[in-house]
Amino acid sequence: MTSTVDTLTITRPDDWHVHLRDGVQLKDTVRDISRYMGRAIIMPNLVPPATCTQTALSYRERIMAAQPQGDFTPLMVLYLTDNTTPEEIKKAKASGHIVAAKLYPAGATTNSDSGVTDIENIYPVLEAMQEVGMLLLVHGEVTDSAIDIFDREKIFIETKLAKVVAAFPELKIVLEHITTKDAVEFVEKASDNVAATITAHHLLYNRNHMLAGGIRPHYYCLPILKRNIHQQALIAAAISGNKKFFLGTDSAPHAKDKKEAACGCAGAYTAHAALELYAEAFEDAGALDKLEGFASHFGPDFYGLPRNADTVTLKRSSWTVPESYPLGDSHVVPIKAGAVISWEVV
Ligand SMILES: NC(=O)N[C@@H](CC(=O)O)C(=O)O
Ligand SMILES: [Zn+2]
Ligand SMILES: [Zn+2]
Repeated sequence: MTSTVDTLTITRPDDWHVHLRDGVQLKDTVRDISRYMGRAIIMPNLVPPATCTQTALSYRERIMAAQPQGDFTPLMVLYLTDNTTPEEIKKAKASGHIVAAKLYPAGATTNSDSGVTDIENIYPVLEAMQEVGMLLLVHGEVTDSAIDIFDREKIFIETKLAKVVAAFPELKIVLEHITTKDAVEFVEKASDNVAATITAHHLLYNRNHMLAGGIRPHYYCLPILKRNIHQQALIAAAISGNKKFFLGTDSAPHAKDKKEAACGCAGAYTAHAALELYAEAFEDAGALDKLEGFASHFGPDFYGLPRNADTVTLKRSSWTVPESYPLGDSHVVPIKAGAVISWEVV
């Protein structure tokens, strides 16, 4: 007989990678993320992107105004371009609300057209970040159209990231939403200044879920779901208790018609049930006891922030995920739409 746990109380979690979008969508995304997450790292890939201190701070004000309760803390991120200056980094850091800057290789993902064309262009900026203690967050994929989409993360690590890590040993770097065994191994071997976030959907799914028996656009995100051996490596990393791996949902809503299209957008929505989805993944791996470190301790520890002081409780309880949720003037189809989830945050 195996004993099953029916309630689990953990330190309040944070989400170290989320997309809240802007405008009419903000009330919906902020309501979902602030239900039980204490803080979240807010991705800056808006249209136009949040490339300077002023735009990041006014975005923060809109998020603060959109939250129903007022106890959620958005941690802001500057979007790096070829034109970002070291002065802007210092200004952002001094604002007290911007904790990191995000490297999107130009063209790698949703709204990354203004991203960095060659990382060496921004070495003076990385130098300034290392100096003032601002974290570098990385979308780790090469953009060369000749490189197979399933290899883009691995090749980015080998040809780009390894050089940055070597050139800036004191810079804290988070390789975001990792999807491969190669990324897990790179992060494990790197210094303590290198960490990674892992999404719930990359723990729960592999490319068969997206492509076998019909193409399912709501599983399409970047970096793309990989084969099963990579999913297994991500699960092993997440439940290992290694403090370099922590929670980042990469919840990234797109309206239903933008996903169910001839050329559908990349991004999966998980903020409706973020912790519940991770709980399912950890339970499937027989490691519910490892959820708290991953969801609530290792992220703030890496960012040099205090852990949340209060707790949340997950209860075993089956509920059916709605087919869609409102998203501004449209709708988003969430992960597990119409399916049953067996945990609920009370
Ligand atoms: N993950 C995604 O597939 N999409 C994200 C961008 C990103 O995080 O790469 C989005 O903003 O939609
Ligand atoms: Zn990304
Ligand atoms: Zn993202």
